[in-house]
Amino acid sequence: MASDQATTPPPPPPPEIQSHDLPKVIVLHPPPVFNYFKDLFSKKFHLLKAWESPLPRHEFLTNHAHSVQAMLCSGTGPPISADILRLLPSLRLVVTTSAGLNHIDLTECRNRGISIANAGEVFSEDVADLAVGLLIDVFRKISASDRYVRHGLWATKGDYPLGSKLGGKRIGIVGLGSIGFQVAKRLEAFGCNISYNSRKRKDFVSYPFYTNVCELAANSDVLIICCGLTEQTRHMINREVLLALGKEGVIVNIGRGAIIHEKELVQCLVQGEIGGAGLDVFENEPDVPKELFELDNVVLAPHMAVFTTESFKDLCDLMIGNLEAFFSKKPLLSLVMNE
Ligand SMILES: O=CC(=O)O
Repeated sequence: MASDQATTPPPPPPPEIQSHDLPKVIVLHPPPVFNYFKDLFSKKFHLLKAWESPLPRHEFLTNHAHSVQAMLCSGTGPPISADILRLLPSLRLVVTTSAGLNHIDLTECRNRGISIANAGEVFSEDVADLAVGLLIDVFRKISASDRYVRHGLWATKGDYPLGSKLGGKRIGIVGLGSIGFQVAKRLEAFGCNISYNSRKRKDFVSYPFYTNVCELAANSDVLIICCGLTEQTRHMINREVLLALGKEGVIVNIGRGAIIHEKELVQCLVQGEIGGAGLDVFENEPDVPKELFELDNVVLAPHMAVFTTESFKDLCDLMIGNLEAFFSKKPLLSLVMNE
């Protein structure tokens, strides 16, 4: 027995999978999800990381022009412009870790037959939670009163000024997609009255529908911006809409900064023409207009509505699932556009 064991050679170790044997995915800029789960991606895909290459971006792209079929991007990296897409003639799929698509040249993708997969509804509940959180913060002055306590003003100046009640407020939701619907559900539970504006009336809700955003504002105490940024929605919330919302009106934006005309919003807030704002997104992130720092009726967040551990893990599974489906010629899990 003993001698048999000595002469039987051990089984060969399983062949190491080299990263260059894995399907290639080009990434121009690290998406936020890489800060937590990059290894999960690099175990499955050969990531071509433009930001780690000493080559200028166009040269890096040109070097991989004919071998790369899939790209991973996010809303925080460089725009996926027609110029970038043209440097990658073999590209067939763009997967974005965002729900929004405003950083991708959709026309070029459509013309080239490049499919797009996004974060789908992975983040909707978290984004809706933050929208409600920002609104409660503006009404009940949570952040401002936190500063009051920390600066020792409670002891010297006494009770904090009154806030506003959330229940009973008329909420105008701009964009009743999956995020807008989650916001509506939450605020209904707080006893608010919901109305909305959207590209189309939604049959699955009985909330009053306004085709005109200005009319919605005029009939609301609060506007919550939940739509995507497109050429139609850029600067849709301008001075006219804000004045219709009125002196006590509050605006919350968890969509994209440029849906609001930011200069006009700042002016209305500084001049007391609207009542307050809760903002997670800005026109030129990470720049935030300095005038807002002085205002206690404004609550600011650094575009973090989607930042929860739970959603990032779900996002990671969805992104990997989309890439695996693509490479094994199966239907994408969160396809947003094809042809
Ligand atoms: O802003 C975040 C997203 O679009 O997912």
